[in-house]
Amino acid sequence: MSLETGRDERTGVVLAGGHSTRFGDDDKAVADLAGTPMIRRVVDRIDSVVGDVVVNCREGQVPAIRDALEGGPVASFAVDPIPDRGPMAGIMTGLRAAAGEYALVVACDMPFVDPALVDQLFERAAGHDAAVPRLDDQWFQTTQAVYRTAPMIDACERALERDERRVVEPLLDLDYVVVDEDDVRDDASLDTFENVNTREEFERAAERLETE
Ligand SMILES: Nc1nc2c(ncn2[C@@H]2O[C@H](COP(=O)(O)OP(=O)(O)OP(=O)(O)O)[C@@H](O)[C@H]2O)c(=O)[nH]1
Ligand SMILES: [Mg+2]
Repeated sequence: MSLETGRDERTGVVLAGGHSTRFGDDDKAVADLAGTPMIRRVVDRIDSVVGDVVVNCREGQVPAIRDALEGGPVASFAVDPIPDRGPMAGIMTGLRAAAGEYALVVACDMPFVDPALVDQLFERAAGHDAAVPRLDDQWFQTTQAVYRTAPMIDACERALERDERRVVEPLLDLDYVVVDEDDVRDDASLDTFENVNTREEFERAAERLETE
């Protein structure tokens, strides 16, 4: 790991405050994915490249997520003061609890998140407000990106005041660096961005993990 920003200045914020409606009755964050709760896989994968981990969720999710993480890397909780305001409000809540000057934001449903890419994102963000992957010169991967904590919190507040919910809104207010597909591929396969929404996607991910 290059230490342009030291590990202590790097937080990992894992977003888990959604309702998993496409998944069904259970919370996908804690669903057993090939023997390990999905959120535990995400935390395990990022733990080596961050100094602390914050899980953002709703109050009622805390006990089950705590159980899912037991015995693994230490994580603190940042509970949404107002639930169901979307991922961007969750990012704001999580960043407010972050110790680092910079934070990786990653969704709990990205079990293939690649720590080598995360490392690159932190390096690329240094001296800027964010580093965000963009595939096909089109889609910003805002839920697998690094943000400078303080300016992103402010930008989220401003966006919410404007009634904007999309994560790209605060991003565009910042001095951000784009990490394009070629740069991503230097470190990771595009599986890193795969997110699991339905039971079918979950089963497919489980099959791959079981044969690894
Ligand atoms: N804090 C917070 N996080 C959210 C909210 N909605 C979604 N998220 C998180 O944002 C990430 C991406 O969201 P989705 O893939 O849509 O997950 P989801 O909303 O739980 O699932 P669906 O109900 O099927 O859309 C996931 O990690 C969710 O936990 C929200 O209202 N508040
Ligand atoms: Mg959703």
